Amino acid sequence: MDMNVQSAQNLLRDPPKDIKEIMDASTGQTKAALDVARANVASINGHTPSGSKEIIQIINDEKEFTKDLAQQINSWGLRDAGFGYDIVAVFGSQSTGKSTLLNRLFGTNFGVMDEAKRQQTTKGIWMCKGSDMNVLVMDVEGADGRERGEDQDFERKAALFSLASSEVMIVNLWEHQVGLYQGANMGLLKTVFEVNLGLFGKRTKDGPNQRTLLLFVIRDHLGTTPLSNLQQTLTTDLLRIWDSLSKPSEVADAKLEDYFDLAFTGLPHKILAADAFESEVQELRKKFVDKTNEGYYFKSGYHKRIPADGVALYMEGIWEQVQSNKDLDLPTQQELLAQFRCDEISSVALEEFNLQAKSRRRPVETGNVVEGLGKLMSSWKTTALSRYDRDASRYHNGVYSRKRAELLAAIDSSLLPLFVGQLKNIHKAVLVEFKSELALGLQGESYNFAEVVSSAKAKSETNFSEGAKEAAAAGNEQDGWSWTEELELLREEVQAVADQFRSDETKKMVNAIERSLKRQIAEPVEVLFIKPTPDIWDSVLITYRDVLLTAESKYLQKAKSFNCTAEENKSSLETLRRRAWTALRTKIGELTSDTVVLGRLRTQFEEQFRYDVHGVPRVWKPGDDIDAAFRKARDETLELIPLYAKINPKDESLVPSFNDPVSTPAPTSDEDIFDFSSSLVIFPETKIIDLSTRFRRDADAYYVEAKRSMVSSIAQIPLWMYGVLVVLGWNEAMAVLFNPLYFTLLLISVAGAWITIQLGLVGPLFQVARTVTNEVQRQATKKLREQFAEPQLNAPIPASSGGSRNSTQEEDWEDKEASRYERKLR
Ligand SMILES: Nc1nc2c(ncn2[C@@H]2O[C@H](COP(=O)(O)OP(=O)(O)OP(=O)(O)O)[C@@H](O)[C@H]2O)c(=O)[nH]1
Repeated sequence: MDMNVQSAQNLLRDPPKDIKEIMDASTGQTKAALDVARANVASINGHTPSGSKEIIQIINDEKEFTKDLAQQINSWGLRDAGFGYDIVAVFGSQSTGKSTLLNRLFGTNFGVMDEAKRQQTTKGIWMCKGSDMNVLVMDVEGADGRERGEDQDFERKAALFSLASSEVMIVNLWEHQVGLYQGANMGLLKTVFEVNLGLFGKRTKDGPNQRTLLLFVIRDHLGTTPLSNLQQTLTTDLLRIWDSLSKPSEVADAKLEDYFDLAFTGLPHKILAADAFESEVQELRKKFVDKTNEGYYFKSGYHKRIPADGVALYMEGIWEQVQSNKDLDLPTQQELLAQFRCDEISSVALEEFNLQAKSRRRPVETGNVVEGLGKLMSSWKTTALSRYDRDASRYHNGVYSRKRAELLAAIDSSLLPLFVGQLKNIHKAVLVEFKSELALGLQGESYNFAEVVSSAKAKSETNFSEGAKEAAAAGNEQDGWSWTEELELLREEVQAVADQFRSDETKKMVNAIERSLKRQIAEPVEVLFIKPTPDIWDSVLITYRDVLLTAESKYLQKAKSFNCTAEENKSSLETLRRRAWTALRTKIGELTSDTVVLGRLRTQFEEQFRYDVHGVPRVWKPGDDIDAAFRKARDETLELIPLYAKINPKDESLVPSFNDPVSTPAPTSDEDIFDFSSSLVIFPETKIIDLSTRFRRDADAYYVEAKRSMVSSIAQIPLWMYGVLVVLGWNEAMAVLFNPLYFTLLLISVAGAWITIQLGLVGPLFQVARTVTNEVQRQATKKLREQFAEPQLNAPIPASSGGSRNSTQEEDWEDKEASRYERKLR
């Protein structure tokens, strides 16, 4: 760090009250060096000085605009000042005490010329913030500068730049310069007026913002010439200059006062009348700081209406235009600035908004309902817009509004997918909730389907509407933030789910009714089949009809709460009838299976053949007409087979009829194929024959058995045979009794018998004896059979050419068989 910088740092730490005193105390370095040193300190330290007395060279010797102005304004604390700031510039010949005046008036820190060297101090344009006031003060390089010589280009540009950007332009001149054309910079003023008119003269008429106050400060005013005279001279000079301007045709009759207000003040000699100078300066200062002062200079009409945060950009734009000698169109500059700044502000607001929205985007995309999303979206939106409004509303109104609309559209287009996603998620969640609500409500027995459905429906609609309303709060319906379509879609889906539930419930109900119907049918039909009567089918069908009627009325009663349509009822009833019929037919099938039918035929036959009319078992005696009884019982039993063979009631109206199903979905299994007419047939013709044949065989066996029982009763020994035996065996009995050996044997036998009885061995002995006897008998019978057996006995129903015998043939054959059998037995 060089000495200059070090020294400047020291000065910064303890800012001087009077620059002149510092100059005296310093080692003779110029204030320009001090200013440069301040700037260097800032750049060396890598930050912009933050003190309000920091100065910045906004345009340097090379006519370049600084890049640090925005940052400097920021560090002056003016970034958010909006329009609450003012700009003043000083314009005048070199070394006329401009910097001195500014420092006194605004407490700034501009460098002041070294008296000893009388060198130009201010190069380019410098800016400093007024102490304790929101005033940006510009110290402009002096006109007629010795250093620049004949090059008046910079002076003109600097003057035009100052005029375009400041509200008050102080024209600083010595009293003795008044009336001099060059000395008072009148030539330069003329050029500036001319350019000013050409550039933004037309716009000035449209709006008041381009008016500027020209404050003529007459320095070293001795007082010998009254200020009014000097003012008169200057005004006359200005008007003369104005009249001599070559004005554009459209502003040919424009007057000086249309664009500029003029003010005049004089200041005593700073050295010769130091006290008077100080007090006058203080008076003048009041007009810059005291808004209540009558002559307050910073009237709102002079404000360029550039928000403080855009000043740097605006000035840079103006300087660029001035530099490149392009048309300086201030309104356009303002618009361009507004566009740039509004874009910047908008993108900052949007970036912050996107950051907030991002946190909730993922959950919505993954199908979750984000609680209070509408409120969140509204708050993000409001925050972004109010941030934009706060910073951008001070700019050009048209641009501000346009950019605001763009920002709003961007925000809405970013929020809309979230809203739509949220709607879909609510829809999904509500549908799931509706399903579980239905499932829960339909548990148990005592529910009313219609009530459960309507309450679940109402709940789902309310939930959806509440959620959707909340989510839609952040947007407008006309911008696509509508949820009515989604609600309609939800209603349709809810209805479809309800229909599905109703269909399932109806099926369940039909199944339950069917189960109970099966139970109700089974028992009465079984009873009817135990004692079959010729009108069995009438009774069965009446039972079927009654049970079905009960089931139907039960269904209809329940179906009321299901809100089933007439079509659905018709279809369900038809299903119920068919199932009832199928159940009945299955039961009949069970009761008419081969084994059951044959058993029933046997029972029927037995009851008739083996029992008399009183139900007492018959003992066949030789005189009984077995044949007639057999024929009667057999024929009556055989009549049952055709009765069983077909469901054929006497009253034909009992036969049910079935309509075509209402809806005819393709049958899913064999069960679904319903053929009523074939279900009426129980036994086909072949089955009838088969059953008859099998029954006859059984009946024949009974017949043979009956015959046999009569033969065995005939084969018993008559009583008189026992008398014959006594007579014929008397001698043998006596011989035994009187023969000691035989008698002893007899006694032994009797004793043995007695012991056997005593030991309880009679039963087992008899058992053994019986078994032996049976075996002997069996063997004997077998031998006899082998001896006398005829092949026809094993085939009691020989096949005839006609396939069956008639009853007369049968009877003859049976008679012959019976007598032959008897003969053989005898
Ligand atoms: N006679 C007189 N001298 C003054 C007055 N004010 C300041 N000075 C002196 O004039 C000299 C120039 O002062 P500056 O304030 O640097 O003048 P300037 O116009 O800013 O100079 P440049 O920036 O170089 O154009 C200094 O030596 C001051 O002391 C004044 O009212 N009367």
